[in-house]
Amino acid sequence: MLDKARENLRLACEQLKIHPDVFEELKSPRETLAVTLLIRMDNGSRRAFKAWRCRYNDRRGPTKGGVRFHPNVSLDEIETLAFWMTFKCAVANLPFGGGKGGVCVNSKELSPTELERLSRAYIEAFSSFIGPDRDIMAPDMYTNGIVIAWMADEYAAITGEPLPMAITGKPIAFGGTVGRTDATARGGYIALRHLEASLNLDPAKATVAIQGFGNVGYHCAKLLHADGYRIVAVSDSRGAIYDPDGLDPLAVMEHKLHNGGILGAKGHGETREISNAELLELDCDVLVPAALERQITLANSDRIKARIILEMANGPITPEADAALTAAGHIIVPDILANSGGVTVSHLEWVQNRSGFYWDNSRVRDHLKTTMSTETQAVWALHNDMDISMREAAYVHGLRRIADSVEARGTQAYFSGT
Ligand SMILES: NC(=O)C1=CN([C@@H]2O[C@H](COP(=O)(O)OP(=O)(O)OC[C@H]3O[C@@H](n4cnc5c(N)ncnc54)[C@H](OP(=O)(O)O)[C@@H]3O)[C@@H](O)[C@H]2O)C=CC1
Ligand SMILES: O=C(O)CCC(=O)C(=O)O
Repeated sequence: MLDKARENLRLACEQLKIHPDVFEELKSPRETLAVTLLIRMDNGSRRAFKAWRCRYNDRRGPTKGGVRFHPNVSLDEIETLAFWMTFKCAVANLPFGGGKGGVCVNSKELSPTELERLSRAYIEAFSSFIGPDRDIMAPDMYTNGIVIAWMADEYAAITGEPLPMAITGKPIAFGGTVGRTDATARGGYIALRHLEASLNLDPAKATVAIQGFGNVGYHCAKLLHADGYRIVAVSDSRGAIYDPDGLDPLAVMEHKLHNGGILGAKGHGETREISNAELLELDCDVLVPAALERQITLANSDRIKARIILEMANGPITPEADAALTAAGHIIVPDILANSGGVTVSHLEWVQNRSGFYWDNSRVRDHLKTTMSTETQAVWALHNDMDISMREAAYVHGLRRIADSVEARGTQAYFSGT
Protein backbone atom coordinates (compact mmCIF):
# COMPACT_ATOMS: atom_id res chain seq x y z
CA MET A 1 0.00 0.00 0.00
CA LEU A 2 2.86 2.40 0.75
CA ASP A 3 4.13 2.16 -2.83
CA LYS A 4 0.70 3.19 -4.05
CA ALA A 5 0.37 6.00 -1.49
CA ARG A 6 3.71 7.36 -2.74
CA GLU A 7 2.09 7.68 -6.15
CA ASN A 8 -0.28 10.38 -4.80
CA LEU A 9 2.75 12.13 -3.34
CA ARG A 10 4.66 11.96 -6.61
CA LEU A 11 1.68 13.45 -8.48
CA ALA A 12 1.35 16.29 -5.95
CA CYS A 13 5.12 16.96 -6.19
CA GLU A 14 4.76 17.17 -9.95
CA GLN A 15 1.73 19.44 -9.76
CA LEU A 16 3.61 21.87 -7.53
CA LYS A 17 7.01 21.45 -9.20
CA ILE A 18 8.39 20.61 -5.77
CA HIS A 19 12.12 20.03 -5.49
CA PRO A 20 12.98 16.29 -5.71
CA ASP A 21 14.59 16.50 -2.26
CA VAL A 22 11.14 16.83 -0.69
CA PHE A 23 9.89 13.70 -2.43
CA GLU A 24 13.08 11.94 -1.36
CA GLU A 25 12.41 12.84 2.27
CA LEU A 26 8.71 12.01 2.25
CA LYS A 27 8.80 8.78 0.32
CA SER A 28 10.02 6.72 3.31
CA PRO A 29 9.11 6.63 7.00
CA ARG A 30 11.50 8.26 9.40
CA GLU A 31 11.41 5.39 11.88
CA THR A 32 9.32 2.33 12.66
CA LEU A 33 9.67 0.12 15.70
CA ALA A 34 8.49 -3.48 15.41
CA VAL A 35 8.08 -5.62 18.52
CA THR A 36 6.53 -8.87 19.66
CA LEU A 37 4.21 -8.50 22.63
CA LEU A 38 4.03 -11.54 24.88
CA ILE A 39 1.01 -11.70 27.11
CA ARG A 40 -0.33 -14.23 29.59
CA MET A 41 -3.72 -15.57 28.51
CA ASP A 42 -6.44 -16.34 31.07
CA ASN A 43 -5.80 -20.09 30.71
CA GLY A 44 -2.17 -19.63 31.80
CA SER A 45 -0.59 -19.96 28.34
CA ARG A 46 1.52 -17.21 26.74
CA ARG A 47 0.73 -15.74 23.33
CA ALA A 48 2.79 -13.56 21.03
CA PHE A 49 1.37 -10.64 19.02
CA LYS A 50 3.23 -8.58 16.44
CA ALA A 51 3.01 -4.84 17.02
CA TRP A 52 4.33 -1.69 15.37
CA ARG A 53 4.56 2.07 15.80
CA CYS A 54 5.70 4.30 12.96
CA ARG A 55 6.77 7.95 13.09
CA TYR A 56 6.53 8.79 9.42
CA ASN A 57 7.57 12.43 9.29
CA ASP A 58 7.92 15.09 11.98
CA ARG A 59 8.77 18.24 10.03
CA ARG A 60 5.59 19.99 11.21
CA GLY A 61 5.78 18.77 14.80
CA PRO A 62 5.53 15.62 16.93
CA THR A 63 4.08 12.69 15.04
CA LYS A 64 0.40 11.98 15.71
CA GLY A 65 -1.88 9.08 14.95
CA GLY A 66 -4.03 6.28 16.29
CA VAL A 67 -3.35 2.68 17.30
CA ARG A 68 -5.28 -0.07 15.59
CA PHE A 69 -6.05 -3.60 16.84
CA HIS A 70 -6.94 -5.78 13.84
CA PRO A 71 -5.91 -9.22 12.53
CA ASN A 72 -4.77 -7.76 9.18
CA VAL A 73 -2.46 -5.15 10.69
CA SER A 74 0.96 -5.33 9.05
CA LEU A 75 4.11 -3.23 8.76
CA ASP A 76 3.03 -1.99 5.33
CA GLU A 77 -0.42 -1.00 6.60
CA ILE A 78 0.97 0.90 9.60
CA GLU A 79 3.56 2.78 7.54
CA THR A 80 0.92 3.68 4.95
CA LEU A 81 -1.52 4.88 7.61
CA ALA A 82 1.32 6.96 9.13
CA PHE A 83 2.06 8.44 5.68
CA TRP A 84 -1.61 9.41 5.35
CA MET A 85 -1.53 10.94 8.87
CA THR A 86 1.40 13.15 7.79
CA PHE A 87 -0.73 14.65 5.03
CA LYS A 88 -3.94 14.68 7.08
CA CYS A 89 -2.31 16.73 9.86
CA ALA A 90 -0.95 19.15 7.26
CA VAL A 91 -4.34 19.47 5.52
CA ALA A 92 -5.92 20.23 8.90
CA ASN A 93 -3.09 22.70 9.56
CA LEU A 94 -2.12 21.04 12.85
CA PRO A 95 1.37 21.38 14.35
CA PHE A 96 1.90 17.65 13.95
CA GLY A 97 3.62 15.17 11.69
CA GLY A 98 2.18 11.74 11.00
CA GLY A 99 2.39 8.49 12.94
CA LYS A 100 0.41 5.30 13.44
CA GLY A 101 0.56 2.09 15.43
CA GLY A 102 -1.11 -1.25 15.57
CA VAL A 103 -1.26 -4.78 16.86
CA CYS A 104 -2.01 -7.81 14.72
CA VAL A 105 -4.84 -9.27 16.82
CA ASN A 106 -8.50 -10.14 16.63
CA SER A 107 -9.46 -8.34 19.82
CA LYS A 108 -12.91 -9.98 19.75
CA GLU A 109 -11.22 -13.28 20.64
CA LEU A 110 -9.66 -11.86 23.82
CA SER A 111 -11.31 -11.64 27.23
CA PRO A 112 -11.41 -8.16 28.84
CA THR A 113 -8.48 -9.08 31.10
CA GLU A 114 -6.42 -10.33 28.13
CA LEU A 115 -7.26 -7.16 26.20
CA GLU A 116 -6.14 -5.05 29.15
CA ARG A 117 -2.82 -6.95 29.38
CA LEU A 118 -2.28 -6.49 25.64
CA SER A 119 -3.05 -2.75 25.80
CA ARG A 120 -0.67 -2.27 28.72
CA ALA A 121 2.01 -4.41 27.04
CA TYR A 122 1.79 -2.21 23.95
CA ILE A 123 2.58 0.87 26.04
CA GLU A 124 5.36 -0.89 27.93
CA ALA A 125 6.98 -1.74 24.59
CA PHE A 126 6.60 1.73 23.06
CA SER A 127 6.86 3.99 26.13
CA SER A 128 10.20 5.44 25.12
CA PHE A 129 9.21 5.74 21.45
CA ILE A 130 6.17 7.94 22.15
CA GLY A 131 6.04 11.18 24.17
CA PRO A 132 4.08 14.46 24.32
CA ASP A 133 6.66 16.22 22.14
CA ARG A 134 7.68 13.20 20.11
CA ASP A 135 4.79 10.93 19.12
CA ILE A 136 1.21 11.13 20.38
CA MET A 137 -1.15 8.17 20.16
CA ALA A 138 -4.96 8.05 19.86
CA PRO A 139 -7.79 5.59 19.12
CA ASP A 140 -8.37 3.90 15.77
CA MET A 141 -10.18 0.70 14.74
CA TYR A 142 -10.99 -1.55 17.73
CA THR A 143 -9.23 0.70 20.25
CA ASN A 144 -12.03 2.43 22.11
CA GLY A 145 -12.01 4.68 25.17
CA ILE A 146 -11.48 1.73 27.54
CA VAL A 147 -8.37 0.52 25.66
CA ILE A 148 -7.05 4.10 25.55
CA ALA A 149 -7.68 4.49 29.31
CA TRP A 150 -5.62 1.32 30.05
CA MET A 151 -2.87 2.61 27.79
CA ALA A 152 -2.86 6.07 29.38
CA ASP A 153 -2.86 4.54 32.86
CA GLU A 154 0.12 2.34 31.97
CA TYR A 155 1.99 5.29 30.49
CA ALA A 156 1.27 7.32 33.65
CA ALA A 157 2.67 4.49 35.78
CA ILE A 158 5.83 4.11 33.66
CA THR A 159 6.64 7.81 33.30
CA GLY A 160 5.26 9.13 36.57
CA GLU A 161 3.17 11.67 34.58
CA PRO A 162 -0.28 11.64 36.21
CA LEU A 163 -1.93 13.08 33.09
CA PRO A 164 -0.36 11.53 30.00
CA MET A 165 -0.21 14.05 27.17
CA ALA A 166 1.30 11.44 24.84
CA ILE A 167 -2.08 9.74 24.45
CA THR A 168 -5.30 11.46 23.31
CA GLY A 169 -8.81 10.07 23.18
CA LYS A 170 -8.71 9.62 26.95
CA PRO A 171 -11.94 9.50 28.95
CA ILE A 172 -13.00 12.99 30.07
CA ALA A 173 -12.45 12.07 33.73
CA PHE A 174 -8.83 11.21 32.83
CA GLY A 175 -7.94 14.43 30.99
CA GLY A 176 -9.83 13.79 27.77
CA THR A 177 -11.65 16.52 25.88
CA VAL A 178 -15.34 16.93 25.29
CA GLY A 179 -16.25 16.34 21.68
CA ARG A 180 -13.63 13.72 20.73
CA THR A 181 -16.02 10.76 20.60
CA ASP A 182 -17.94 11.96 17.55
CA ALA A 183 -15.27 14.35 16.21
CA THR A 184 -14.21 12.25 13.22
CA ALA A 185 -17.78 11.79 12.03
CA ARG A 186 -18.70 15.41 12.79
CA GLY A 187 -15.72 16.62 10.77
CA GLY A 188 -16.85 14.62 7.73
CA TYR A 189 -20.40 15.81 8.21
CA ILE A 190 -19.25 19.45 8.32
CA ALA A 191 -17.20 18.91 5.14
CA LEU A 192 -20.19 17.39 3.34
CA ARG A 193 -22.55 20.12 4.52
CA HIS A 194 -20.04 22.75 3.42
CA LEU A 195 -20.05 21.25 -0.06
CA GLU A 196 -23.82 20.71 -0.31
CA ALA A 197 -24.52 23.68 -2.57
CA SER A 198 -21.47 23.05 -4.79
CA LEU A 199 -22.40 19.38 -5.10
CA ASN A 200 -26.06 20.14 -5.67
CA LEU A 201 -27.02 17.96 -2.70
CA ASP A 202 -30.40 18.36 -1.06
CA PRO A 203 -30.50 16.59 2.35
CA ALA A 204 -34.27 16.25 2.11
CA LYS A 205 -33.90 14.15 -1.04
CA ALA A 206 -30.47 12.56 -0.68
CA THR A 207 -29.89 8.90 0.19
CA VAL A 208 -26.82 7.59 2.01
CA ALA A 209 -25.21 4.14 2.43
CA ILE A 210 -22.61 3.69 5.17
CA GLN A 211 -20.13 0.82 5.45
CA GLY A 212 -19.01 0.26 9.06
CA PHE A 213 -21.13 1.01 12.12
CA GLY A 214 -18.46 1.70 14.74
CA ASN A 215 -17.37 5.03 16.14
CA VAL A 216 -17.15 6.76 12.77
CA GLY A 217 -19.96 5.05 10.83
CA TYR A 218 -22.53 5.28 13.62
CA HIS A 219 -21.94 8.94 14.46
CA CYS A 220 -21.91 9.82 10.76
CA ALA A 221 -25.25 8.10 10.29
CA LYS A 222 -26.68 9.88 13.33
CA LEU A 223 -25.56 13.36 12.26
CA LEU A 224 -26.68 12.99 8.63
CA HIS A 225 -30.01 11.42 9.65
CA ALA A 226 -30.69 14.33 12.03
CA ASP A 227 -30.27 16.70 9.09
CA GLY A 228 -32.80 14.88 6.94
CA TYR A 229 -30.56 12.62 4.87
CA ARG A 230 -32.16 9.20 4.32
CA ILE A 231 -29.82 6.47 5.55
CA VAL A 232 -30.78 3.55 3.31
CA ALA A 233 -28.06 1.06 4.29
CA VAL A 234 -25.51 0.44 7.03
CA SER A 235 -23.17 -2.47 7.71
CA ASP A 236 -20.78 -4.01 10.19
CA SER A 237 -18.32 -6.89 9.92
CA ARG A 238 -21.16 -9.45 9.75
CA GLY A 239 -23.09 -7.90 6.86
CA ALA A 240 -25.37 -5.06 5.82
CA ILE A 241 -29.01 -4.04 6.06
CA TYR A 242 -30.82 -2.11 3.36
CA ASP A 243 -34.13 -0.29 3.59
CA PRO A 244 -35.09 2.11 0.77
CA ASP A 245 -37.55 3.80 3.16
CA GLY A 246 -34.73 4.59 5.55
CA LEU A 247 -33.14 3.41 8.79
CA ASP A 248 -33.03 5.14 12.17
CA PRO A 249 -29.36 4.97 13.31
CA LEU A 250 -30.31 5.16 17.01
CA ALA A 251 -32.64 2.17 16.66
CA VAL A 252 -29.99 0.23 14.69
CA MET A 253 -27.39 0.93 17.39
CA GLU A 254 -29.86 -0.15 20.10
CA HIS A 255 -30.31 -3.42 18.18
CA LYS A 256 -26.52 -3.85 17.80
CA LEU A 257 -25.95 -3.32 21.51
CA HIS A 258 -28.51 -6.01 22.39
CA ASN A 259 -27.70 -8.49 19.64
CA GLY A 260 -24.00 -8.00 18.94
CA GLY A 261 -24.55 -6.84 15.36
CA ILE A 262 -26.79 -4.82 13.09
CA LEU A 263 -28.28 -7.80 11.24
CA GLY A 264 -31.96 -8.16 12.12
CA ALA A 265 -32.49 -4.45 12.84
CA LYS A 266 -35.62 -3.01 11.24
CA GLY A 267 -36.03 0.26 9.34
CA HIS A 268 -39.10 2.20 8.26
CA GLY A 269 -40.06 -0.13 5.39
CA GLU A 270 -39.08 -3.57 4.20
CA THR A 271 -35.60 -4.04 5.56
CA ARG A 272 -33.48 -6.75 3.98
CA GLU A 273 -30.03 -8.16 4.52
CA ILE A 274 -27.41 -7.58 1.85
CA SER A 275 -23.66 -8.14 1.76
CA ASN A 276 -21.03 -5.49 2.39
CA ALA A 277 -20.11 -5.73 -1.30
CA GLU A 278 -23.72 -5.06 -2.32
CA LEU A 279 -23.90 -2.06 0.01
CA LEU A 280 -21.01 -0.43 -1.82
CA GLU A 281 -22.81 -0.84 -5.14
CA LEU A 282 -26.18 0.59 -4.06
CA ASP A 283 -27.86 3.28 -6.11
CA CYS A 284 -27.62 6.15 -3.61
CA ASP A 285 -26.41 9.75 -3.61
CA VAL A 286 -23.68 9.48 -0.98
CA LEU A 287 -21.56 6.43 -0.15
CA VAL A 288 -19.66 6.59 3.14
CA PRO A 289 -16.99 3.91 3.56
CA ALA A 290 -16.25 3.92 7.32
CA ALA A 291 -14.50 0.60 7.92
CA LEU A 292 -11.37 -0.77 6.27
CA GLU A 293 -8.95 0.08 3.48
CA ARG A 294 -9.17 -1.19 -0.09
CA GLN A 295 -12.93 -1.76 -0.21
CA ILE A 296 -13.30 -0.23 -3.67
CA THR A 297 -10.85 -1.62 -6.20
CA LEU A 298 -10.78 -2.03 -9.98
CA ALA A 299 -12.80 -5.23 -9.43
CA ASN A 300 -15.90 -3.32 -8.29
CA SER A 301 -15.31 0.35 -9.17
CA ASP A 302 -17.36 0.19 -12.37
CA ARG A 303 -20.38 -0.98 -10.33
CA ILE A 304 -20.27 1.95 -7.87
CA LYS A 305 -23.31 4.15 -8.46
CA ALA A 306 -23.08 6.77 -5.70
CA ARG A 307 -22.31 10.18 -7.18
CA ILE A 308 -20.46 11.31 -4.05
CA ILE A 309 -18.11 9.22 -1.91
CA LEU A 310 -17.24 10.60 1.51
CA GLU A 311 -14.14 8.69 2.59
CA MET A 312 -14.44 8.40 6.36
CA ALA A 313 -12.25 5.28 6.51
CA ASN A 314 -8.57 5.62 5.74
CA GLY A 315 -7.75 4.42 2.24
CA PRO A 316 -11.04 2.72 1.29
CA ILE A 317 -10.40 3.24 -2.45
CA THR A 318 -7.30 1.95 -4.21
CA PRO A 319 -5.45 4.46 -6.44
CA GLU A 320 -6.48 2.56 -9.59
CA ALA A 321 -10.14 2.60 -8.58
CA ASP A 322 -9.80 6.25 -7.58
CA ALA A 323 -8.63 7.12 -11.08
CA ALA A 324 -11.45 5.12 -12.67
CA LEU A 325 -14.13 6.65 -10.46
CA THR A 326 -12.80 10.17 -10.97
CA ALA A 327 -12.74 9.67 -14.74
CA ALA A 328 -16.33 8.45 -14.55
CA GLY A 329 -17.38 11.69 -12.80
CA HIS A 330 -17.78 10.56 -9.18
CA ILE A 331 -16.79 13.17 -6.59
CA ILE A 332 -14.58 11.70 -3.87
CA VAL A 333 -14.10 13.72 -0.70
CA PRO A 334 -10.72 12.21 0.27
CA ASP A 335 -9.88 10.62 3.60
CA ILE A 336 -7.09 13.03 4.50
CA LEU A 337 -9.70 15.81 4.48
CA ALA A 338 -12.98 14.01 5.28
CA ASN A 339 -11.81 12.19 8.42
CA SER A 340 -9.45 14.86 9.75
CA GLY A 341 -11.97 15.98 12.39
CA GLY A 342 -10.77 13.28 14.81
CA VAL A 343 -7.16 14.37 14.88
CA THR A 344 -8.27 18.03 14.93
CA VAL A 345 -10.06 17.46 18.24
CA SER A 346 -7.21 15.22 19.48
CA HIS A 347 -5.01 18.28 18.98
CA LEU A 348 -7.39 20.22 21.23
CA GLU A 349 -7.06 17.53 23.92
CA TRP A 350 -3.26 17.87 23.77
CA VAL A 351 -3.55 21.68 23.94
CA GLN A 352 -5.93 21.49 26.94
CA ASN A 353 -3.68 18.99 28.75
CA ARG A 354 -0.71 21.31 28.29
CA SER A 355 -2.52 24.47 29.40
CA GLY A 356 -4.60 22.87 32.15
CA PHE A 357 -7.61 24.89 30.96
CA TYR A 358 -10.54 22.86 29.67
CA TRP A 359 -12.89 23.96 26.92
CA ASP A 360 -16.66 23.52 26.78
CA ASN A 361 -18.48 21.63 24.05
CA SER A 362 -19.52 24.67 22.06
CA ARG A 363 -15.94 25.98 21.89
CA VAL A 364 -14.65 22.60 20.70
CA ARG A 365 -17.43 22.32 18.11
CA ASP A 366 -16.90 25.88 16.87
CA HIS A 367 -13.20 25.21 16.42
CA LEU A 368 -13.90 21.97 14.56
CA LYS A 369 -16.45 23.69 12.34
CA THR A 370 -14.07 26.52 11.48
CA THR A 371 -11.17 24.17 10.73
CA MET A 372 -13.21 21.74 8.62
CA SER A 373 -14.99 24.49 6.68
CA THR A 374 -11.78 26.43 6.02
CA GLU A 375 -9.79 23.43 4.83
CA THR A 376 -12.68 21.96 2.83
CA GLN A 377 -13.09 25.31 1.06
CA ALA A 378 -9.35 25.47 0.37
CA VAL A 379 -9.31 21.95 -1.12
CA TRP A 380 -12.47 22.64 -3.14
CA ALA A 381 -10.96 25.85 -4.53
CA LEU A 382 -7.73 24.04 -5.54
CA HIS A 383 -9.82 21.28 -7.15
CA ASN A 384 -11.55 23.89 -9.31
CA ASP A 385 -8.64 26.24 -9.93
CA MET A 386 -6.14 23.54 -10.88
CA ASP A 387 -8.72 21.25 -12.51
CA ILE A 388 -7.59 18.28 -10.42
CA SER A 389 -9.50 15.77 -8.30
CA MET A 390 -10.32 16.62 -4.68
CA ARG A 391 -7.77 14.00 -3.60
CA GLU A 392 -5.01 15.56 -5.68
CA ALA A 393 -6.09 18.97 -4.36
CA ALA A 394 -5.87 17.74 -0.75
CA TYR A 395 -2.37 16.35 -1.36
CA VAL A 396 -1.29 19.60 -3.02
CA HIS A 397 -2.73 21.57 -0.06
CA GLY A 398 -0.95 19.40 2.54
CA LEU A 399 2.29 19.16 0.58
CA ARG A 400 2.59 22.93 0.30
CA ARG A 401 2.50 23.19 4.08
CA ILE A 402 4.97 20.34 4.61
CA ALA A 403 7.37 21.72 2.00
CA ASP A 404 7.09 25.17 3.61
CA SER A 405 8.13 23.71 6.95
CA VAL A 406 11.10 22.00 5.32
CA GLU A 407 12.11 25.27 3.67
CA ALA A 408 11.59 27.30 6.86
CA ARG A 409 14.39 25.35 8.52
CA GLY A 410 16.88 27.11 6.34
CA THR A 411 17.34 24.51 3.68
CA GLN A 412 17.21 25.57 0.05
CA ALA A 413 14.03 26.98 -1.52
CA TYR A 414 12.04 24.05 -2.70
CA PHE A 415 9.52 25.66 -4.96
CA SER A 416 11.32 25.97 -8.24
CA GLY A 417 8.39 27.77 -9.84
CA THR A 418 7.50 30.33 -7.14
N1 LIG B 1 -11.87 6.59 15.33
C1 LIG B 1 -11.35 7.68 14.78
O1 LIG B 1 -11.29 8.76 15.39
C2 LIG B 1 -10.87 7.64 13.37
C3 LIG B 1 -11.09 6.56 12.55
N2 LIG B 1 -10.74 6.63 11.24
C4 LIG B 1 -10.96 5.50 10.35
O2 LIG B 1 -12.35 5.19 10.29
C5 LIG B 1 -12.51 3.78 10.06
C6 LIG B 1 -13.40 3.21 11.13
O3 LIG B 1 -12.82 3.46 12.40
P1 LIG B 1 -13.69 3.39 13.75
O4 LIG B 1 -15.10 3.69 13.46
O5 LIG B 1 -12.95 4.18 14.74
O6 LIG B 1 -13.53 1.87 14.13
P2 LIG B 1 -14.46 0.98 15.10
O7 LIG B 1 -13.60 -0.10 15.59
O8 LIG B 1 -15.16 1.84 16.08
O9 LIG B 1 -15.58 0.40 14.11
C7 LIG B 1 -15.24 -0.31 12.97
C8 LIG B 1 -16.51 -0.71 12.28
O10 LIG B 1 -16.19 -1.32 11.04
C9 LIG B 1 -16.87 -2.58 10.98
N3 LIG B 1 -16.13 -3.51 10.14
C10 LIG B 1 -15.02 -4.21 10.42
N4 LIG B 1 -14.66 -4.99 9.38
C11 LIG B 1 -15.58 -4.75 8.41
C12 LIG B 1 -15.79 -5.24 7.11
N5 LIG B 1 -14.95 -6.14 6.58
N6 LIG B 1 -16.85 -4.78 6.40
C13 LIG B 1 -17.70 -3.88 6.94
N7 LIG B 1 -17.57 -3.38 8.18
C14 LIG B 1 -16.52 -3.82 8.90
C15 LIG B 1 -16.93 -3.04 12.41
O11 LIG B 1 -17.91 -4.07 12.54
P3 LIG B 1 -18.17 -4.81 13.95
O12 LIG B 1 -18.90 -3.79 14.77
O13 LIG B 1 -19.01 -5.96 13.55
O14 LIG B 1 -16.86 -5.17 14.52
C16 LIG B 1 -17.31 -1.73 13.07
O15 LIG B 1 -18.69 -1.48 12.93
C17 LIG B 1 -11.09 3.21 10.03
O16 LIG B 1 -10.64 3.20 8.69
C18 LIG B 1 -10.29 4.22 10.82
O17 LIG B 1 -8.92 4.21 10.49
C19 LIG B 1 -10.18 7.74 10.69
C20 LIG B 1 -9.95 8.84 11.44
C21 LIG B 1 -10.17 8.84 12.87
O1 LIG C 1 -6.86 11.40 16.80
C1 LIG C 1 -5.76 11.15 16.37
O2 LIG C 1 -4.74 11.59 16.85
C2 LIG C 1 -5.53 10.25 15.17
C3 LIG C 1 -6.75 9.66 14.57
C4 LIG C 1 -6.32 8.73 13.48
O3 LIG C 1 -5.64 7.76 13.73
C5 LIG C 1 -6.70 9.00 12.10
O4 LIG C 1 -7.11 10.13 11.80
O5 LIG C 1 -6.58 8.10 11.26
